[in-house]
Amino acid sequence: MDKWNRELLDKYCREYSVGIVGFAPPGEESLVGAQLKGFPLFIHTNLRLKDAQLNAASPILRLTRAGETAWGALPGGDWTIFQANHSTYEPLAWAHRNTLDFSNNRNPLATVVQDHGRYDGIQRVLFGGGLRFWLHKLLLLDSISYLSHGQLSLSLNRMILVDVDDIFVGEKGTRLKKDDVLALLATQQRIQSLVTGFKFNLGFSGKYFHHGTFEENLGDDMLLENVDRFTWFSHMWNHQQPHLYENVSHLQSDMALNKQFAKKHGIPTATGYSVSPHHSGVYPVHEGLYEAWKKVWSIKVTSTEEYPHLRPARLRRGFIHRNIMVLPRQTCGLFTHTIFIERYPGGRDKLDESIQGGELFQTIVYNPINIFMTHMSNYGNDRLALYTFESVIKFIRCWTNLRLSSAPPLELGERYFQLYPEELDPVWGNPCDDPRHQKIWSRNKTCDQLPRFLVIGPQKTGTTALYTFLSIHPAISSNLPSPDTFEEIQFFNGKNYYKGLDWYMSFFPAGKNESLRFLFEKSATYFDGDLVPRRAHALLPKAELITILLSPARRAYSWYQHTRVHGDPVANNYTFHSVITASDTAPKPLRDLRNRCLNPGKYAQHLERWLSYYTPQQLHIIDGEQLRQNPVETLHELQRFLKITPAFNYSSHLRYDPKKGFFCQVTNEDHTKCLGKSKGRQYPPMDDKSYKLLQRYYLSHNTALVKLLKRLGSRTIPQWLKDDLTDTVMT
Ligand SMILES: Nc1ncnc2c1ncn2[C@@H]1O[C@H](COP(=O)(O)OS(=O)(=O)O)[C@@H](OP(=O)(O)O)[C@H]1O
Repeated sequence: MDKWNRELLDKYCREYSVGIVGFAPPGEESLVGAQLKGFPLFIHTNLRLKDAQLNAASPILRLTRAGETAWGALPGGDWTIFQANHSTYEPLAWAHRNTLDFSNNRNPLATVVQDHGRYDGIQRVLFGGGLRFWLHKLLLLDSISYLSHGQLSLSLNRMILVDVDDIFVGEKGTRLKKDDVLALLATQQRIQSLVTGFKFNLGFSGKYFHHGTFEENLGDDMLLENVDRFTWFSHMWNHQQPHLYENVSHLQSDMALNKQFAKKHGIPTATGYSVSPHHSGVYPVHEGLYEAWKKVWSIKVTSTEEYPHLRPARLRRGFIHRNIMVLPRQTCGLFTHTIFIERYPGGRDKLDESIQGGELFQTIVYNPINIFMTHMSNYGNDRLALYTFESVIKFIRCWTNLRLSSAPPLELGERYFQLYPEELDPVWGNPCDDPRHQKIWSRNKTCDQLPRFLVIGPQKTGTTALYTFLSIHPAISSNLPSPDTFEEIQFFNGKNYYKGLDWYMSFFPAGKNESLRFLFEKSATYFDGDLVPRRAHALLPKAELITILLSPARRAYSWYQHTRVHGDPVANNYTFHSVITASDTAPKPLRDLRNRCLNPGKYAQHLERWLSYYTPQQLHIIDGEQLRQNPVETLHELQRFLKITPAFNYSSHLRYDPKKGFFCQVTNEDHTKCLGKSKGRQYPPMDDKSYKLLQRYYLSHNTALVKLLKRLGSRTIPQWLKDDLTDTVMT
């Protein structure tokens, strides 16, 4: 960094008490005692280190506990260590030389140092080797918390639930015997002293009860003798995947059998939690599962690894659908077939690495609420799950100050969504984008029932005309009409989104005929909906977007007239001018109408939001005036954009109707079919005062639109836009 920038940065840090976290980059040249420019601090580079320890007296330690010695080599051979001759520096972590030369490896070497700011007034934490070493990842969290004066701090509370799936499901020879159940209880008791309220949560499919060997059946009995010492949740009676049931009543009967089994054996049935075999039907959603869960079991919470289906586990999210909370589920690295340590993928070292600072350890460090998935088979044989959980919990207690506890799933769900309210709403993705999702999605469903392009609005720009003209095209098919919103589905904005993907897909005809090549949907309300681009992109990332723009002032006025005709009392009681000039203290209905008149016309702002999800190549902008005056040419350009060949010639299908004053669909030589009287209405022209006010109001937005169009490579600027800008200069 040059001198001037450095001085500026230092001044900023001093003035606003901003700390710096620094990392020494590895270099090819090995330095011995080189001074860091401008600091009384010296570095040695390219060292191999081992046996890390922390400075228990450091004020930085918060989440991290000084623990003992982390024995063994630190990853990599290019560590930088720090030496100082100023009291501002205090080591935060040490290690030792990893050489065979004994004279050389006794002194602790500082791998992370704190600069208290006594030298130049700036507090720093300097790391000598990136974040490859797990302990240093924890120190980074604490450094950020310390240097931000506590403002960027993770809570220290962590909740853990361990689901033991398929407690009665398993081949003979892989199931629990009495000894295994005793070990389960004994480990549970030991974990309870470290994790408040901990109980293993057992998932059952009653059909397989007593399906083991004689000894294994005694194990099943012992589980039931201790029914109160565990918590329980229901699977399907026969462990069948719910998405395979097209008929909800079959699904319900299956669940009812499991409930009868539970009642017969004193297993609690009111926990409100269930898990679906193989995650089937939870996400992608099988509506029948949600319906049956609610009806038979009053389910309120479930968990899955599939939303989204990705690693690391700590990045998974939750959502709520039909009032059922879906929580992200974590994996601990043990799967149904991981039953012997010597067959653990990568061997015992790999499992220990995950426990001792690796993936499993970090899952708990970064996740306030952890629901782990394990299987019965992990508790028999080598009892790998018992080893894994007890070890990781002890390791957490040794190296962190995290407070561990457990609670029933319902409580976990409520806490989860208090912590992450932004996750309440689902974001539906396309099940066909992930082969794993396709496996747990009904075979009767197809991704062909999704649109290829969207006409996104805004309202009152001619979207119905475009929709109608496109529907004439032999290779283009629109959605089926909605009983509530007519030709529009309005899925991605508003409440319809919560009805789910099946509901959306039901609007698109299935089949493989020619007219389904280009399925599309138009909902004019999409254009300015805050959440719409994100949601649309999650489901239809490859879709093309069509928008129509015309003078925002004209659009606002058309909208006002539209609401008057629809009997909106506010529009009927206030003039257009009083609506658009309503202040922020005006009554809410008036402010709402003002916003709905004005906001969609901030075109550049809304387009930028779409462009933060879609590429410019996916966006086609239609000039609303051109659509009105020359729809044939407009549709020709649109077909070129959509790469529809052969292009359909609209000239013999659209004709100007002097009575309507618009282009209409040709029905025969003498007749045309025009849009209804709600499109192309007769109303008095806008008053001059409102017109001028709107031109000024939209000046900055229109200027931004010109810039955006140029950036997108538009060769021509629409005439209305040029006129709007000139009119503003003139007034
Ligand atoms: N061919 C044709 N026929 C009828 N109307 C046409 C046509 N082309 C464009 N327009 C203009 O479309 C305006 C209505 O826009 P929308 O269909 O987008 O309105 S809506 O948001 O769906 O309510 C409508 O607005 P108003 O004139 O204010 O009624 C028309 O100006």
